[in-house]
Amino acid sequence: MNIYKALTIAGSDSGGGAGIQADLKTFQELGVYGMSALTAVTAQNTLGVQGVYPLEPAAVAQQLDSVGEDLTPDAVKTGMLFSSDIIRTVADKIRQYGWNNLVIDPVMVAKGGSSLLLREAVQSLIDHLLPLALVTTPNIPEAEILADMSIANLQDCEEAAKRIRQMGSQSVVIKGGHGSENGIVTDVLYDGREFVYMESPRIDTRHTHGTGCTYSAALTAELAKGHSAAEAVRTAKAFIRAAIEDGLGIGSGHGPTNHFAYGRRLRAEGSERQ
Ligand SMILES: Nc1ncnc2c1ncn2[C@@H]1O[C@H](COP(=O)(O)OP(=O)(O)OP(=O)(O)O)[C@@H](O)[C@H]1O
Ligand SMILES: Cc1ncc(CO)c(N)n1
Repeated sequence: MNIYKALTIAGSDSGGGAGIQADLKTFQELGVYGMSALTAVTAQNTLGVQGVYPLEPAAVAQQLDSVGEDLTPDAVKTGMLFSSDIIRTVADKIRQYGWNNLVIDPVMVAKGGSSLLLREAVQSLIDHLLPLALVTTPNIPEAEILADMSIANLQDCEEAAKRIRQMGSQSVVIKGGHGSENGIVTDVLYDGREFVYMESPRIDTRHTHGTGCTYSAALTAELAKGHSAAEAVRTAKAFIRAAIEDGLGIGSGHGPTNHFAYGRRLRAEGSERQ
């Protein structure tokens, strides 16, 4: 049996809805063996971020060596990286191990407003990491910062995607969760040739903690299995849509999405057909 393996390089969310925990749950649900290198520990729940404790860059490097020297991931994603030093360390290791199937989720701010990336580290992300990416997955506020422009509509999304692609990422997906036109959430994929719009109805819920991490982890899992970026973004969109629609309703703030939902639906469809 061929086991596909994916590595997430990200922060820990003690509440389990975002970060490393969301990534590993999503990998598992999509049948991919998950590995992790922690960049930071956050004390976090559905009400917000109570503490952020970045790791030493040497600790991040050593985790990446432990994985890189033994386990050969089929795809890699990055999430919360916090500082320029960690970004440079991660970029060096990604180059050293030749991890080309790379998704960069340029995490900057948690939903409650806490910073997960120092302001001065944005330029390091652009200079060192984006040129290594197969797909970069900013949400709208992150795309505005990376592309240095404001985004009010889908034309602006296209322009921002072009600018981010020029920074070296082979494809860009601007996730539409922070914008909505006529009740539709649109993610925009640009691969340098065409724009692909992925639309879904806006789900009216406050339980959207970790949507971006979960989405980019699903994309990474599908890339690990050998699917193209265009195929992988479709499955990722279906995965996050199910996860938001079937929200768990736990915690008294912005609760997590339901990482079980997509797999449960597939299994239910399968047993109906039998
Ligand atoms: N309310 C919603 N209804 C439907 N789809 C949504 C909704 N919110 C987010 N999505 C989808 O979830 C995915 C992630 O988008 P989003 O813009 O929320 O990422 P994010 O801001 O990086 O998330 P986070 O910072 O919480 O991890 C996208 O595919 C987006 O279309
Ligand atoms: C650790 C971590 N990574 C990413 C996010 C963004 O959702 C978060 N809230 N926490």
